[in-house]
Amino acid sequence: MDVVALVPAAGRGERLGYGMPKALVPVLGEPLLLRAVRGLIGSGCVHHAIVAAPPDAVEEVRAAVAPAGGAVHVVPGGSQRTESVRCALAESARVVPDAAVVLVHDAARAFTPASVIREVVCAVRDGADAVVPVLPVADTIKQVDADDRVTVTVDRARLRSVQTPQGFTPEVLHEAYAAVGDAATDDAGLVERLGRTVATVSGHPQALKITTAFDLAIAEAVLAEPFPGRDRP
Ligand SMILES: Nc1ccn([C@@H]2O[C@H](COP(=O)(O)OP(=O)(O)OP(=O)(O)O)[C@@H](O)[C@H]2O)c(=O)n1
Ligand SMILES: C[C@](O)(CO)[C@H](O)COP(=O)(O)O
Repeated sequence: MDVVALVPAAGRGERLGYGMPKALVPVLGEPLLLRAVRGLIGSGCVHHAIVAAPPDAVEEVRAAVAPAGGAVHVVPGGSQRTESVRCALAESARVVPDAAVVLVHDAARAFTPASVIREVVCAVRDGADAVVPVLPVADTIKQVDADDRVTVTVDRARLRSVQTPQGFTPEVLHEAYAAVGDAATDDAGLVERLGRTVATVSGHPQALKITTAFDLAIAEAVLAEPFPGRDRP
């Protein structure tokens, strides 16, 4: 049964500061979005990708992602990530009505190893309603008050940093998006609000979100220079 990936790519990339949608920013000659979609399809377990593009750059995004092949659809996204995912989800119901698994994967996490994508898909196929890849938190975490004074040092043993792709059964993701009130910072958050269980699998440092120019420099270094433990994105 088919796996469809929704790829929110409609962000402006303000923090990256390239003056163009982040999805179109080239990394060693190829746009971030193309790398992200190739990574999904190349994992061998994703059959269709639905990309949410900035509404004023749909044709540019279509051209950028064309080399990835035929199973990729591009729709206009929204002004918030949640809205962009909603647009892609609606298109996926039209294009792949019988999908068995729906992934949501940030275009900005373009270097996610195939092993992470496969693990997320397998976890949903094995019966989970919702799955997120996570990493332990490496820094000490402190909470501050309104004046930025530390109020408490949080026990980090049970904290996890969350990546994408996040995986869902289509029924659960549709239910979560039908119920959504306020926007959420990730899709699993909407499923949590339904009271459903969200499972975790191991994330990977290479699945970092390209947010700033520093992140991009790290990604370029990883692509250029193999290091112990590097996984192919
Ligand atoms: N209206 C939006 C906002 C974000 N995204 C996507 O959601 C992912 C995570 O968002 P983020 O990294 O914060 O991207 P931007 O919104 O582009 O970043 P910034 O806040 O710096 O502009 C990205 O793939 C981005 O394209 C989206 O599809 N639609
Ligand atoms: C979905 C996400 O990448 C999981 O870590 C993250 O929450 C996106 O947040 P952003 O503020 O939209 O970049």
